[in-house]
Amino acid sequence: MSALEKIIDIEAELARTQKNKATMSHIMSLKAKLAKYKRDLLDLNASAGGGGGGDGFEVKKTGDARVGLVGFPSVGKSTLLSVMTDTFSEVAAYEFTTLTCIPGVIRHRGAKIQLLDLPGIVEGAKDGRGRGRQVIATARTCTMLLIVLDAVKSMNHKPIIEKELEGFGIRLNQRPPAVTFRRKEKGGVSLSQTFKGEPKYLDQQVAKAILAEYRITNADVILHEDISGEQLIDVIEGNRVYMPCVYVLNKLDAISIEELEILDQCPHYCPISAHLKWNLDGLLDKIWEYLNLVRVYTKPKGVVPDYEAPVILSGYDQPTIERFILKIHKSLLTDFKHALVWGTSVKHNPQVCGKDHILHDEDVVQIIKKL
Ligand SMILES: Nc1nc2c(ncn2[C@@H]2O[C@H](COP(=O)(O)OP(=O)(O)OP(=O)(O)O)[C@@H](O)[C@H]2O)c(=O)[nH]1
Ligand SMILES: [K+]
Ligand SMILES: [Mg+2]
Repeated sequence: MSALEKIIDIEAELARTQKNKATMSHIMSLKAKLAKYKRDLLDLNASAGGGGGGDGFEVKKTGDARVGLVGFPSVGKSTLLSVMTDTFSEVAAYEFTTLTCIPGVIRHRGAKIQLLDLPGIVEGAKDGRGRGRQVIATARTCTMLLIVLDAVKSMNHKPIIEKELEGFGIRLNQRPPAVTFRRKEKGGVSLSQTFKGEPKYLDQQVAKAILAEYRITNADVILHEDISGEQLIDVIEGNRVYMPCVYVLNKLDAISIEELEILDQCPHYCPISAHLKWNLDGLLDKIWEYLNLVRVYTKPKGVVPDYEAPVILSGYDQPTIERFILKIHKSLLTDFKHALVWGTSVKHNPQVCGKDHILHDEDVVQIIKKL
């Protein structure tokens, strides 16, 4: 049986297995098997593709963040790139107009955001249909995704796109699970936790069943939050990428107010009309919010800070003074004595801070060097 056939088999078994406490170990070992076969399938296709390593399109990453436009054909991705950046990407009524990756730039609040127009994807994209694999491999390199949906067909397309991205190890609007996973020589599987209350999803038996699929019989699993079995599988598999995502509901002009009200319930979504340029500012605000960028203004001694050219850090991975310094010049770190910080991250203005201090958006920083 091929990996694909095994995947179909397991998915069928999962569909007919009742979900309850007694079957949870079995379900999770099936899910771990599924994850392994999917990994095989992806590696296989990568080598068969000739490009090697499941590579995406070769477009250089520039700017402070990379945002990818992903969606079915003809939902309006290229129209959106053309109205949000100075770059033109061909627009047409037929499907698969865009055949490659086209980068544009959005300048917003001192940040440079790279926006990528991509070819459309369809169901089965990650398994090699069309340019789907290349599109999804490029999506993996993004800081954030905009899943573009045609307002008229959005509800059918949304789960399909999500499944394609999921299957390629992309996790949308989720943070990496807070869990310590350590293999060891002996002592069996031990599951412990650092939070109060009963874990809702994982117990010793389920964790053991998952690890057994990976032939791991000795390991410490320490939960710092209540994670699911699927999340534990993600931790063991590694290579997952976690990114924020906004669902852009395009062609708002083509639906009724009543239809919009229903769609308005969906989380992480932003309705627009790219063609009529409706709510593009709303979308930009949403992108800004989800990117969670931290602007830090540099203040040389005795002069006002340069508010035009902030150093941009990601709010998702500890925007410390050390990260700020590394963005300016690595060598500054050896000469670093302390920093003076003005802004909402400190009580006193200015405050003397060490290199582990976490900065807030729009803080002002002056580096004091050792003599
Ligand atoms: N009514 C309406 N039509 C739109 C809107 N945005 C785009 N379109 C139309 O939708 C069609 C497809 O637009 P494209 O921008 O080429 O779509 P795409 O997603 O880039 O398509 P592919 O590159 O083929 O995947 C074109 O005829 C556009 O004029 C919109 O906001 N409203
Ligand atoms: K098109
Ligand atoms: Mg296009």
